Amino acid sequence: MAEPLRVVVTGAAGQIAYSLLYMVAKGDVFGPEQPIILHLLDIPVMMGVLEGVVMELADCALPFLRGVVPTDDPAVAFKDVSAAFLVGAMPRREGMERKDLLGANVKIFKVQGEALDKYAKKDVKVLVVGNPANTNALICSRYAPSIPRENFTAMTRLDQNRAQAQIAAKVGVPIQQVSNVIIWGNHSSTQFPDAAHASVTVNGQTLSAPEAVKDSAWLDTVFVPTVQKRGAAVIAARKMSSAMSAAKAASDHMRDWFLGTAPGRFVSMGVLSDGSYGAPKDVVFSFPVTTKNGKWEIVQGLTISDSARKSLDVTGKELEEERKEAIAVIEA
Ligand SMILES: NC(=O)C1=CN([C@@H]2O[C@H](COP(=O)(O)OP(=O)(O)OC[C@H]3O[C@@H](n4cnc5c(N)ncnc54)[C@H](O)[C@@H]3O)[C@@H](O)[C@H]2O)C=CC1
Ligand SMILES: O=C(O)CCC(=O)C(=O)O
Repeated sequence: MAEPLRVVVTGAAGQIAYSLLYMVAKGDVFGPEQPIILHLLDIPVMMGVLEGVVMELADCALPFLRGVVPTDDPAVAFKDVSAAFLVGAMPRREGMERKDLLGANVKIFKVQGEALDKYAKKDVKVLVVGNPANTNALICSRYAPSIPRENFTAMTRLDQNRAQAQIAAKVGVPIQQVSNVIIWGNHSSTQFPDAAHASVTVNGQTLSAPEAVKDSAWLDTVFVPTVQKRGAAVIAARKMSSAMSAAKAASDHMRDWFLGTAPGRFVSMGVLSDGSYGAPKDVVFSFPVTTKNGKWEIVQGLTISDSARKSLDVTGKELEEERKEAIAVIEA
């Protein structure tokens, strides 16, 4: 029997965590037979609500959930964890852009970077969900110098899942028949959802997504903006931001990182940029990656059209601006 894995979820009393904790505890992420000890961090005023979440986790009667540690103390929350879902942060409301959250949220990620550095395992894998996720991940990595910077990632998997779902619906195939859609850049409305390298299996035959969709105008004028603005559309409809789908995406991201991507498949993750595809260096930029033995690698050699180039530049520039603003907030 494997040793229990300690996993922290921050923002544990919030709406994403409410779905995510169940997915993690029942084995969707680290494998169905991996024992888990969940560390649940939230702020002091939420401890009563968190107590209710702890009761519900017990009442789920999950065989591989071996312990639950609710706390408002980062020293306890991050102690010896191997995986960290950093969800706890303020969500945006209608009319805001995600980068409007920088002032409120970036300091949380400085503090949590410092706590990870002090208390977590040195090979901890960190997924930042709290917005603006890419820049929060960058800041978090900067304050955890004893942990490799490639262990800090940001979530663009929700955008990837949205993109896959749009193409599957358009072609009329089940979602698993669509693969290798890419999200480039920032988890913001400047992101570039790219179907050019994606494949769709239709009646047993694998086609490129543009061939399967047979409607390039739809790809440019409906698909791209729908995915870019999906978070805002959910807020407008629900009056609250995406939660169930965000939790599923966080599970998908961490599962693929820990357990590896299937042969021939890649996924999108916000990772520290090395300048691949002309992206700016030292920002957390979403790239297509494959994962193996707990490490990600950027997929190289994909052709980038002139119009895709422009889109990559726009989202890269936004990330450079966010980095500047985040540093100013922290140093103020
Ligand atoms: N990257 C992505 O694709 C997505 C990101 N998000 C972002 O995830 C974040 C969380 O969203 P929700 O769960 O809906 O929000 P929520 O408001 O329901 O929950 C957030 C929780 O975080 C807690 N919190 C605040 N500061 C904290 C701190 N310093 N330490 C620990 N916990 C803290 C709050 O008390 C609250 O319980 C938001 O920033 C949202 O914009 C949401 C959906 C998708
Ligand atoms: O759009 C938002 O700010 C809410 C959550 C989110 O990031 C998303 O749904 O993509």
